[in-house]
Amino acid sequence: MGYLSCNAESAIATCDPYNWDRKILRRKKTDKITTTTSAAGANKPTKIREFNYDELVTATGSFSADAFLGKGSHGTVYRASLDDGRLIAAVKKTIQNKYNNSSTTTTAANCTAPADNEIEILSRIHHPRLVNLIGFCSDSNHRKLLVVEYMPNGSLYDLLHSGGDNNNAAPSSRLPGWSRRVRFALQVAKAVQALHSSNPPVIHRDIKSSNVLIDDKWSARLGDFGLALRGHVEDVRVKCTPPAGTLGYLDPGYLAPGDLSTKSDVFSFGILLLEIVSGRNAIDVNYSPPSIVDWAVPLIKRGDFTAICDDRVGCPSDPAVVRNLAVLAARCVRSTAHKRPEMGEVVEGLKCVYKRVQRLLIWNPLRRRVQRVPGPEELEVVAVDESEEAVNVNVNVNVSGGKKTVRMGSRRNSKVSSVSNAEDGGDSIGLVGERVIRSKSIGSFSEIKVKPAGVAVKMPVVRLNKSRSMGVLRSPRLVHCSKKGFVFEFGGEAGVKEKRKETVSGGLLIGLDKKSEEEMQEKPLVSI
Ligand SMILES: Nc1ncnc2c1ncn2[C@@H]1O[C@H](COP(=O)(O)OP(=O)(O)OP(=O)(O)O)[C@@H](O)[C@H]1O
Repeated sequence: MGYLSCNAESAIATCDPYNWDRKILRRKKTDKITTTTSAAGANKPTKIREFNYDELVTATGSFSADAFLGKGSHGTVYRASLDDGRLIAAVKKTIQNKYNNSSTTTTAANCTAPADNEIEILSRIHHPRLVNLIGFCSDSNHRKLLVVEYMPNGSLYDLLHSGGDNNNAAPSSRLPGWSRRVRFALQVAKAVQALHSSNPPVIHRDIKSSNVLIDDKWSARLGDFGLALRGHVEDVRVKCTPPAGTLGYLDPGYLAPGDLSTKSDVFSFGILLLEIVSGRNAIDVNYSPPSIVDWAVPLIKRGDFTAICDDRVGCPSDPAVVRNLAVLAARCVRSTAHKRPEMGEVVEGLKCVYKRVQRLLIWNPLRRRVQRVPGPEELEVVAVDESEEAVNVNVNVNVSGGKKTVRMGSRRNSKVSSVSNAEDGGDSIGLVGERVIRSKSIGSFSEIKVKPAGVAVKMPVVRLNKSRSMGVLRSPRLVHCSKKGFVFEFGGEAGVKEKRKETVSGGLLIGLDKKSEEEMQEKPLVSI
């Protein structure tokens, strides 16, 4: 009944007897392209190509060491240059094992090779948060090769556990910060939600950091559908498939086929979330206890959130970020399946955390440079640049008798710009240092007319050069609307002046012109 395989990561795998439609693999060679209806991808047609083996041999330099990307428990993965270099893909070549005999299925054990299962499932679903199938191929031994989207930035496992004994370990400079960690978590949650909400649902059964790959836009994609099951839990094929997964991520309540539900994926996702927060492995003998659940949940219950933060990056300055992540993770790993949240709820929870963490990205650099500005709780991120670790934004710091223009942006790109200091003749604004780290600028600010100290200071309308990637601070208390756009102001008008007087010397003013405002409103608050 199935098989057990363990690699260094202690993976347990078993076969999938029922989730299988041979039609795709039996197709004649002439039928080169298949169009299927996407389950998760809003009925978007997905073209699945059938490649010639020689084509893949050429594309991978005869599966050369140069093209080698990595090795999993079921096979090796190579980078392939297809269509005269116009398509870069990853080719998964399965290990010759008991599945790779003349029949693709082992009927006695009701087993389907993971590669066949992956083709079967991925040919029916397509989603931007998944590592999607491009095509497949069979070699002369009936061994299946999968051609999937190429993910140039490795796996989440590599990013989180950099410096470890993994050969693919990333240098510590690639260690993701909190914004990126929350964003990865949200993207994976969306992938799982899409699988669970497809009809029939797909249960991945092997959610873990090494199956989360990072694409060229630094977005997380969920891959490896070798163990996935497509069907309703009451379907005989789901009910009769033996449990499978990876130790450390496996739902402890999933002991028999009938125990399987989407909540098993929720459990594995909870483990992944704890791994993202703590930076430690799901099972790690260097910790006591070695199981991440046994280690983290008591700390979370005690409210000791600092203790589970990855100390390589430190805790975010807003304690609610880690608290919310930790509590969400703890709910996902509850031992009783029905008490775990649905993935839709997890997605909503992570969206809120993501907004919080984006506020910090704007607030923290400001706090380092400007004294006496409102705290992050007074700022609301309206839109953010998701492709960068940090929000790119220009901020004018308005002071009595002068102005400072501060460009802020991604820490990651580490480009440095200086703080311009035009007509500086007034009070100190408490800039810390003279260099500000930024990536690309998104806009410039119009001139500020500075009124004498103690008088209301208004924000000028800001015209953004680009409307695509931007971060905007908004405070309900400070917003001022005009026909030209909305304006934020510190200091305020007469009635507010006294109360907010102290902020006049450290005003932070940001606004948008009408066109940018309309564009912003069309965009979701956080779109991932
Ligand atoms: N689409 C891809 N693009 C780029 N690299 C990939 C891709 N798929 C896999 N890899 C690389 O190949 C490695 C092996 O992947 P594979 O999916 O076979 O195994 P795994 O998920 O690491 O382990 P297991 O098989 O135990 O689940 C990955 O860790 C990753 O580094």
